[in-house]
Amino acid sequence: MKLGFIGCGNMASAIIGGILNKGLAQPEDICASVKTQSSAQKIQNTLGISCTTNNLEVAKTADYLFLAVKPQFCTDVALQIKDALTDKQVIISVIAGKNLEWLKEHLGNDKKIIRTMPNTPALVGEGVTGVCPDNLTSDEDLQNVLTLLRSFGQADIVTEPILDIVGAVSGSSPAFVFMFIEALADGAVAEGMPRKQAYDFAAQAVLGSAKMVLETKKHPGELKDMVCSPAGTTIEGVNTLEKEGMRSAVMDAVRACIQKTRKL
Ligand SMILES: NC(=O)C1=CN([C@@H]2O[C@H](COP(=O)(O)OP(=O)(O)OC[C@H]3O[C@@H](n4cnc5c(N)ncnc54)[C@H](O)[C@@H]3O)[C@@H](O)[C@H]2O)C=CC1
Ligand SMILES: O=C(O)[C@@H]1CCC=N1
Repeated sequence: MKLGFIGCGNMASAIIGGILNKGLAQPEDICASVKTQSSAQKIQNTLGISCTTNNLEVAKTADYLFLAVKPQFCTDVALQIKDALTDKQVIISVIAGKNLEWLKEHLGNDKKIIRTMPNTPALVGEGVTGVCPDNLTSDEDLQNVLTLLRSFGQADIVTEPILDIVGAVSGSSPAFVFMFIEALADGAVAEGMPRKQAYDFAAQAVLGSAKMVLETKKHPGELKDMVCSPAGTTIEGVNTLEKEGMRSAVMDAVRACIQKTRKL
């Protein structure tokens, strides 16, 4: 099984790193193409896969072809590779905002295309990917792609309108979470904690809290209440976050991402 990646930046590198870490494919089974020779060289050195600037070469050889360029470069890339694609290959797009209709129009109506929305925690095997197959993708193709995607985290099938929401709630949200961890640590540093230690404590608290949501299945509000001792310290912080509009800011951020996706 040959895997190809057109575009190998932050997202594709995280996916490839996740797949290699799990041993689901060997470096010699993966090839990628990027814009410049210098980044091709860098990717070869860091991931150990073959990397070129020739999109056509990758498009021709891959059984499973990931499209992982920025949305603004999709049209050019589609024009380059369209005629080299076959109806045997499975094309997996991770590109935000380009729907199946757009992909079919630019790559061919006879092509098997699966739209996905992964996230960068794939790099450490904790990704989550929304998956939306077209009607030409067979069950076997879909299961193979799900196996690949599940090698670096969770993957679930969603409808196409929900996929745009996945892009925000799990695709973009790691950026918000990193900002939150940075801010937690900044607060700790302001009060005298060494910075590295502050990142470790803040990140572990976020990891543990996420695990509690997933494993206890309790409502996040109930878990929050378990931390807030009556007349204690935490409720003072909760009061500050409510006054500063944290929840509303986070909701607005998620909705802003979705609005932008719908414009791409
Ligand atoms: N970064 C993230 O967390 C996520 C990104 N995505 C999607 O992944 C796609 C890529 O995003 P990133 O990896 O963040 O971007 P990036 O800027 O890190 O990587 C883009 C890659 O495309 C290559 N490229 C540019 N023009 C090219 C061309 N004409 N031919 C071949 N390669 C070309 C660049 O060399 C680079 O390797 C986007 O469409 C984005 O919507 C989806 C989910 C999460
Ligand atoms: O910022 C972006 O456009 C991509 C899509 C989801 C996460 N990153």
